[in-house]
Amino acid sequence: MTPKIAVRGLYKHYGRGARRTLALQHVDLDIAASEFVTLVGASGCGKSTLLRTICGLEEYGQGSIVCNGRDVDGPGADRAMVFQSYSLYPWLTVKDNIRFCRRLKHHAAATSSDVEIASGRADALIGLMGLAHVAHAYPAELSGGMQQRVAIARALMARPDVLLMDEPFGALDAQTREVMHDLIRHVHHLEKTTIVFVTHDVEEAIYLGERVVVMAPRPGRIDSIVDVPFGAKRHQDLKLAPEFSALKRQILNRIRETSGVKTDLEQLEKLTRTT
Ligand SMILES: Nc1ncnc2c1ncn2[C@@H]1O[C@H](COP(=O)(O)OP(=O)(O)OP(=O)(O)O)[C@@H](O)[C@H]1O
Repeated sequence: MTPKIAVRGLYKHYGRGARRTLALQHVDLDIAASEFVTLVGASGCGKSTLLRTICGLEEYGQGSIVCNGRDVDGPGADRAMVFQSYSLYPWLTVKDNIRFCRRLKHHAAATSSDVEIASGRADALIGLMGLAHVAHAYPAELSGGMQQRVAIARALMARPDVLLMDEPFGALDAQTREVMHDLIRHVHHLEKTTIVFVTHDVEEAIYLGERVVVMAPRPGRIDSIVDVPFGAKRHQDLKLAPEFSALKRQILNRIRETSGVKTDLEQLEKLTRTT
């Protein structure tokens, strides 16, 4: 089957001369339609660079990225990105952030039926994301978790084929993250969007992903790809299962082996202590 996203022999450099950094070295990755793939790895291994390059926000050197059968040579409506910072328009309500932000520049040309369809889709997403009670509130009136729900709803507004998420829950507290994990899995189940999700948190990567792509640093590359054997229906209790802990330890060990930097180890040890 043709993959939704095909990355082949991808190289990405930053800077020039002595400051030149090889951020991605020969990355090959196929992602199927409707798949949920997570990227983990030590700091600086190129997770965000790979995501941004698939989004079309970064130019690359050698290699190719094909999404929906078309070469990626810039951002496109088929790919939406969600960042850790919510970047909502503070002067628009929740509903208007979701309904208008994506295509503000086209508003003058929008017909009343376009506006009606957009409004219906926005209402559906507001319901799906549990935002009905704050639909007319402004971003500053919402918690971080709520703001990120708005950002995700906004990204889904134009029915992108691919949702690229760069540590979207990194700024949220542990409890809110758990709620968001179940929410994003539910959204994925209903919308069938292909999701590529970057995280530092191995537990998050396993709980969310159907496959976990483990990356290694200096130079950034894919070390291994792990199939997550826990099926589509997941519950928070899964995190307490011995099989879950074993998989987490296996991935953490792999990251530890490929990182070789003390600060990374300290961070990994912190994560390991929670198993
Ligand atoms: N704009 C940039 N200019 C120069 N170098 C960059 C730039 N962005 C990233 N890099 C370098 O590219 C490499 C990969 O960075 P990237 O941010 O993709 O890694 P990451 O795995 O997402 O890291 P982290 O987990 O710390 O966010 C690193 O060596 C980083 O210093």
